[in-house]
Amino acid sequence: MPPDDSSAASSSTASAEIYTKALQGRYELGRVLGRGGSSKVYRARDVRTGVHVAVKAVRKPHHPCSPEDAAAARRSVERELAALRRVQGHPHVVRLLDVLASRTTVYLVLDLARGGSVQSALEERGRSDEPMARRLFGQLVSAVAHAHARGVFHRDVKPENLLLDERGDVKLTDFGLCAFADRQLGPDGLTATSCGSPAYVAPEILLKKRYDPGKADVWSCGVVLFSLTAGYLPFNDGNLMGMYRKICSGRFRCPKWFSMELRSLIRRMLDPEPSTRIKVGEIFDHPWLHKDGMPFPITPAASPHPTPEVVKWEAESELAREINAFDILTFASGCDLSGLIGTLTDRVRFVVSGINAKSVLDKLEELGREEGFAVRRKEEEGFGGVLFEAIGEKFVAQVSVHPLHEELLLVEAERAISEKEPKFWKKLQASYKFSTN
Ligand SMILES: Nc1ncnc2c1ncn2[C@@H]1O[C@H](COP(=O)(O)OP(=O)(O)OP(=O)(O)O)[C@@H](O)[C@H]1O
Repeated sequence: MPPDDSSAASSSTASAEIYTKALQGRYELGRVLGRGGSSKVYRARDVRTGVHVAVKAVRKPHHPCSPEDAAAARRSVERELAALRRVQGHPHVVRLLDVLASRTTVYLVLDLARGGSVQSALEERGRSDEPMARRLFGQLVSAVAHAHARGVFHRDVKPENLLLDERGDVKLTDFGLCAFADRQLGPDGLTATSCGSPAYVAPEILLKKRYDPGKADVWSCGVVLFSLTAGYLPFNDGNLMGMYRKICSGRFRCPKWFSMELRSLIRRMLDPEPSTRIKVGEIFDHPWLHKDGMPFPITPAASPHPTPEVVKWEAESELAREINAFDILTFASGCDLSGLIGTLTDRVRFVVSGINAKSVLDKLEELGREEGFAVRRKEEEGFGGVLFEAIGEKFVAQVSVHPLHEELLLVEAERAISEKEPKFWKKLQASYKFSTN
């Protein structure tokens, strides 16, 4: 999937890495690091700071596609973003640095994990010894417990989603299948959505029962621990049904080199009965995790010292990050007007200060009515949007207002179907003296 942004292009090299296209003038994209179902992950470099990052390009579904598919794709990327935002701040969760969007693609800018994934390490170097597995597993469980504490259940814990940084520390990634405690769960705290990768999926999910997603994550972590230390999966079979049967009965054999403590922990995690399965918080107390005298819960790894430029840029970009993430997705990309996105012909974006959102929306409404447009207003606390339609003519536009900070608003106007330049367009520009981009 080539990056689709053509607003700026450049070419440069650094440490034998070739960077070609620049994404919105901000990130130079290099080679492809990996691929997912609907995404491609590029190595990239931040043009302003020179910092190397990973850019996950998630393509919106091609048109035409069913409204259900489009909605599912949108939900998935929105869910991943919402989850990443909630779980930020843990040393073993991948950091979300920025979000950009174009009409066809959403770009998540993430910390670059230079050590590849635990899966590739397993394939290249084979199983880990217990001390090494203890370190990786402790970091994983610490990240999962942190996510649970923030109301996020990963639901796709597997070695491919455990990345390694340059020091070999784990970074949990790919929250595209996660569940939120306050959204997907019923009043009983259970969910019914089946997801995850077959070999790592808990039996209650396969049996299509309502399940506790926290307990299902514990099961998947147990499969990861087994695979790390055995070098193969606990439940495997030539055919999928055979594997499902083994998972549901919880039938597996530990290799002879497993210590007693490791066997005990794995049996507690791979307990097919969720009610007796060990809870994530109890794992930290298990003797296996204390064998090398390792302190638990894991204290945050010493953070690499960022350069002063990075610190400055991070402070400056705090605001920009706020603008970029959901606002671009839910406003600029027109979630409310998704059917029109393919025909956008014009877009303007400007920032106004010293005025509240309601006044801007009132002004917009007035201008639209003066020109005879059907005006629909959507107002929410502190922000909102106005949709303009010319009755009987081909013209649709929307203007969204979104707060960036106190008394600082982002106003974005999109013209979707247009045969003429509306007067209100010019008046709007004159009112706020904004420039197009
Ligand atoms: N931050 C990162 N640093 C380095 N490599 C990464 C990073 N994120 C992802 N990758 C690489 O890209 C691959 C795919 O990424 P990811 O798992 O996020 O995609 P996916 O979520 O599986 O895609 P989809 O949700 O569309 O199925 C990973 O297995 C890994 O090899």
